[in-house]
Amino acid sequence: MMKQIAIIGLGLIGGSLGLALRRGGSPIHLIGFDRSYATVDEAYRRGIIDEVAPSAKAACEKADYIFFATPVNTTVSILKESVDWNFKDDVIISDTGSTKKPIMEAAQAIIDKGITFIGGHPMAGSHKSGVAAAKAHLFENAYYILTPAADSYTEQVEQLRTLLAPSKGKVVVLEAEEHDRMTAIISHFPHIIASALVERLSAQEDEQPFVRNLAAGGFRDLTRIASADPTMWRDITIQNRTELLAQIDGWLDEMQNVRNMLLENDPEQIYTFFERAKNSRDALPSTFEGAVQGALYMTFDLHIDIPDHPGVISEVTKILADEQISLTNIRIVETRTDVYGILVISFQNADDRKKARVALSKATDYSMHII
Ligand SMILES: NC(=O)c1ccc[n+]([C@@H]2O[C@H](COP(=O)([O-])OP(=O)(O)OC[C@H]3O[C@@H](n4cnc5c(N)ncnc54)[C@H](O)[C@@H]3O)[C@@H](O)[C@H]2O)c1
Ligand SMILES: O=C(O)C(=O)C[C@]1(C(=O)O)C=C[C@@H](O)C=C1
Repeated sequence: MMKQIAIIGLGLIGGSLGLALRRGGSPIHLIGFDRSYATVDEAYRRGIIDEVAPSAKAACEKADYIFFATPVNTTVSILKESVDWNFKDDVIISDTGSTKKPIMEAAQAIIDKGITFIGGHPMAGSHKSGVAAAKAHLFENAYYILTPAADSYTEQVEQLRTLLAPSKGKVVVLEAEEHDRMTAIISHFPHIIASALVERLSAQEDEQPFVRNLAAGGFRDLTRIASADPTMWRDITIQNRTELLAQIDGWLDEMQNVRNMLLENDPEQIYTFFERAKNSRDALPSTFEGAVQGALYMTFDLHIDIPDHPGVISEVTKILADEQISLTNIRIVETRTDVYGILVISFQNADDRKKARVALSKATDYSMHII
């Protein structure tokens, strides 16, 4: 029988999940619901969903698998509300939320009724939101975290893993609390820092009206994520507040140390500070030429600063084709749209990436980075 899959919330993540699940061989029937009619309409027109449901309840009661891809506070509300819904007996319910502990707590009422709930979080995304930004390959090579409510869910975890296989995400199982602690470190707290850096810029603009125009690669790279949806980040911040407060305390200590370092003005100490940070950043798994796995992503990407002129992409791909180097993906990222386009090319392995770098540096003067 064809699997019936409901996705509630058809934005960046819900839409991408629908597209990714469609890449599997076996036929599926996707039922979608979103509170925005324009979103549902676009999801249907793009072939992300096969059927538009009149409500979340209607979609969920028909489904064998359910994914909630709404902002995390909304997911908590829907989960609480769903305790009276008539789910199929063997339904597997999951979500895509960036926090896990509050979601698992909210799911307890349906779990107590014998319904399977396995928390989920694909560790891939963007500062863009909405269905228009949805992509089939968004989760490729990214970790896809599952937080099952009980150890006894082994079989259901395997079913969900099989269903998610076409997304090409790397499924890992974690405890919800562990998840929230780690994502505070590598995602939620950095997001607050990025937003605070932009705030600091705005706060000083009265005195330095030209400063915005000078924001170049460094500031843009560091603050790209501050352009993300405020509703999503409000909810994450509220739900992971305790971990974030601990991160802020650690950060204040770190800044105090930096302040003392500046007061002491010892060149060796200042050098050591930057050296240690560089070594630690360079040692993130994805920065190794031979790495098979990144800190969060498994990638063999090469970032190339290309000038903005017609034909530049075909020039690059021709150089690679002449050297018989295959690429698996090619895309432009918009972190520095007004300065350079950045072309990101993915390769099957580190060796191909190395050959590409050598070939491109012989034929062009474009600067290249492995991030
Ligand atoms: N954006 C990312 O980088 C990212 C990455 C991984 C996980 N997530 C998580 O995935 C979830 C979705 O994020 P997104 O980036 O797709 O957000 P999004 O804003 O692109 O999509 C959310 C969708 O939910 C819909 N929605 C809101 N309230 C609803 C309701 N009551 N009923 C039905 N639909 C409703 C919105 O209309 C919107 O289409 C969030 O929980 C987020 O924490 C986001
Ligand atoms: O790449 C980005 O723009 C993201 O912010 C994605 C990102 C992150 O890496 O922090 C953001 C939140 C999600 O829960 C998972 C991924």
